[in-house]
Amino acid sequence: MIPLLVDLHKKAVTVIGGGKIATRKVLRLASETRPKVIAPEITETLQNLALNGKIELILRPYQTGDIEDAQIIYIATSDEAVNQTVRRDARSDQFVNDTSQHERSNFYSMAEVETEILSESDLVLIAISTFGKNPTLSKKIQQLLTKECLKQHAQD
Ligand SMILES: C[C@@]1(CC(=O)O)c2cc3[nH]c(cc4nc(cc5[nH]c(cc(n2)[C@H]1CCC(=O)O)[C@@](C)(CC(=O)O)[C@@H]5CCC(=O)O)C(CC(=O)O)=C4CCC(=O)O)c(CCC(=O)O)c3CC(=O)O
Ligand SMILES: NC(=O)C1=CN([C@@H]2O[C@H](COP(=O)(O)OP(=O)(O)OC[C@H]3O[C@@H](n4cnc5c(N)ncnc54)[C@H](O)[C@@H]3O)[C@@H](O)[C@H]2O)C=CC1
Repeated sequence: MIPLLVDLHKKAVTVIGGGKIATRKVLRLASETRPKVIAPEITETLQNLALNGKIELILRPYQTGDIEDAQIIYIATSDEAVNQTVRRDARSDQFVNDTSQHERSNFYSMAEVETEILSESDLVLIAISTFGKNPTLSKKIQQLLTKECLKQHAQD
């Protein structure tokens, strides 16, 4: 796997699931695109995003065919059988992130370190990956680096 920084404007992104993890993914995505969210039940945050037109909401369980037009797919339901079905329905030309099982993903999210804290004029993004194997470690490194950057900034 190689890292890519992707412009998601005008990309068709679909998120299956509307719980805690789906909400985290959608909040990150919604700054660049209007993701389609498919789930029978959703968090209050997603309800608000739908009310404000920031996401396209389909309030029902996943059905085969739902991801046909998607370019990028996030699978984040709490039902393992559904997650597996969506994964099987995805074509090999689609980018798929199964948040419940990293072996089934062909791309991953990375832990990010906020950037303007490094320098006031130049934006820098530091992203951390453990190739899907240890997200807790990614989060730990993110927290360490964020603290380090804040310290650095305070000295400037
Ligand atoms: C493959 C990946 C999916 C993807 O691509 O998204 C993935 C997969 C899984 N995560 C799991 C668990 C947790 N993940 C976190 C946290 C984060 N996970 C993130 C990324 C990724 N997680 C991708 C790989 C990243 C890499 O390569 O390092 C971060 C970095 C970014 C983000 O998600 O935005 C974000 C931290 C940053 C932030 O918080 O800002 C925490 C801690 C917490 O939530 O506090 C826990 C609880 C741990 C515990 O319980 O000990 C499980 C088991 C689920 C289960 O067993 O049910 C799986 C499934 C599996 O491992 O297969
Ligand atoms: N990548 C990551 O960082 C992490 C991933 N996970 C994984 O994420 C998955 C979801 O976890 P949470 O969001 O905490 O669960 P949750 O219980 O908060 O939400 C589950 C969501 O799945 C939806 N859902 C259930 N059946 C569905 C169907 N047939 N079609 C569409 N949506 C359906 C529900 O309506 C609900 O919105 C779990 O499988 C877990 O393994 C868990 C922790 C961290």
